[in-house]
Amino acid sequence: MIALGCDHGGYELMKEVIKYLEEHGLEYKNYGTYSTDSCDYPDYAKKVAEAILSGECEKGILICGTGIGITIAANRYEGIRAANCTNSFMAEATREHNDANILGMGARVIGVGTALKIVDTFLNTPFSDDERHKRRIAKIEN
Ligand SMILES: O=C[C@H](O)[C@H](O)[C@H](O)COP(=O)(O)O
Repeated sequence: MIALGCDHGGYELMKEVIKYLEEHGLEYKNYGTYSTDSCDYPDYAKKVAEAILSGECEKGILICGTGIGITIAANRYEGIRAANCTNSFMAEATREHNDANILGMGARVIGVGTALKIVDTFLNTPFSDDERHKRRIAKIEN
């Protein structure tokens, strides 16, 4: 189950992400926002972070204008590793090395095609499980 959250800046791109998830038969829970009316990205970062930490969802996708604010906000929650990605290499590396559980993207930074490639990579790349990465993540968590 994938938790989705965005602010007004990310709303249009999130609609494309939802289309992608539905076309690929992937389950999601959409925590909003549900329009382009101005809102505050920390509210949606909180909902998605809590959905993951409660075990309700396994991964999350957060979108705002830059991907920065909503990722900063999500990373304030212990156990969340949110990564703002602008290309597929970053998405692959953050899954393999950081075991990121939230993908952040900026709708004012990347186009739809790039965003969907990033989503695809993020969702399909496993954590490498290598000892060095586990050790580093443990240091973050501690
Ligand atoms: O990091 C913050 C995000 O990019 C927000 O989407 C952005 O700050 C919203 O800006 P505005 O309220 O001017 O649309």
